[in-house]
Amino acid sequence: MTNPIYVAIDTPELGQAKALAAAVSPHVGGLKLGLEFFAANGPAGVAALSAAGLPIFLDLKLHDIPNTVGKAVAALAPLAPAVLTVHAAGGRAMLEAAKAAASPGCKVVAVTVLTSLDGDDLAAIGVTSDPADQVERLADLARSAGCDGIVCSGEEVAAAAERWPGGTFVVPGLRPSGSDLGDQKRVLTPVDALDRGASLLVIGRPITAAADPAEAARAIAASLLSSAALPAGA
Ligand SMILES: O=c1ccn([C@@H]2O[C@H](COP(=O)(O)O)[C@@H](O)[C@H]2O)c(=O)[nH]1
Repeated sequence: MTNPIYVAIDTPELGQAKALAAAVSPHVGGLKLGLEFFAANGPAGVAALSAAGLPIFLDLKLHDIPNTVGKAVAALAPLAPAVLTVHAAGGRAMLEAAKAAASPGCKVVAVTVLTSLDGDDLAAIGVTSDPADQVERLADLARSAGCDGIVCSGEEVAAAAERWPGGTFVVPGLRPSGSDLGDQKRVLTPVDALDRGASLLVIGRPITAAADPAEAARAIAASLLSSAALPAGA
């Protein structure tokens, strides 16, 4: 298996994004490009970052009517993302449309409950389930709609992995012990998330906001070596 760390390159500055990617690339398995980067740089920016030679995770969290999402996924196909996100709350038909439009080599993963939300936040938008139950419900929907996996927090990943053998479990909201949580509410350390069944670890600020991003990425990658879940060769 390859290194499970996908570093979140969250900046609108193309030059800064390229420099970060070059600095951390020996210590990560892929680059995650999200809304901030895509809004500023578009498909050409993604193509420029692809030149680093690492798999690209396009985290656009698509959420619209099925026709629109299907066509958006098709339009993104030339960028050859390894992973693409949609919102599970978009519903079954939207998830099916996304999967149908994706290239065979692209994993479509459905965001369940954002890691920046807790139970009170869910209640405020009318969701009376706690995050664990809501993740389970949306994971079952994503699976039955043909998605390849889900995005959830480290708090839910063990239960999700047990219910969905062979699924891809993307876990953001990761913080090495003692690091600043920022806007994240459901957090875990990278090694604990891996131990609990995460397939891909999304890590942004603990790497990109560090004084030495390459050293931060190296240290996190080294911390994973204690995990029994890290297959040989990672
Ligand atoms: O539930 C989610 C889904 C996606 N994200 C994204 O992951 C990174 C996390 O960045 P940090 O700096 O490590 O907090 C960011 O790009 C989010 O858009 C998430 O955090 N939670």
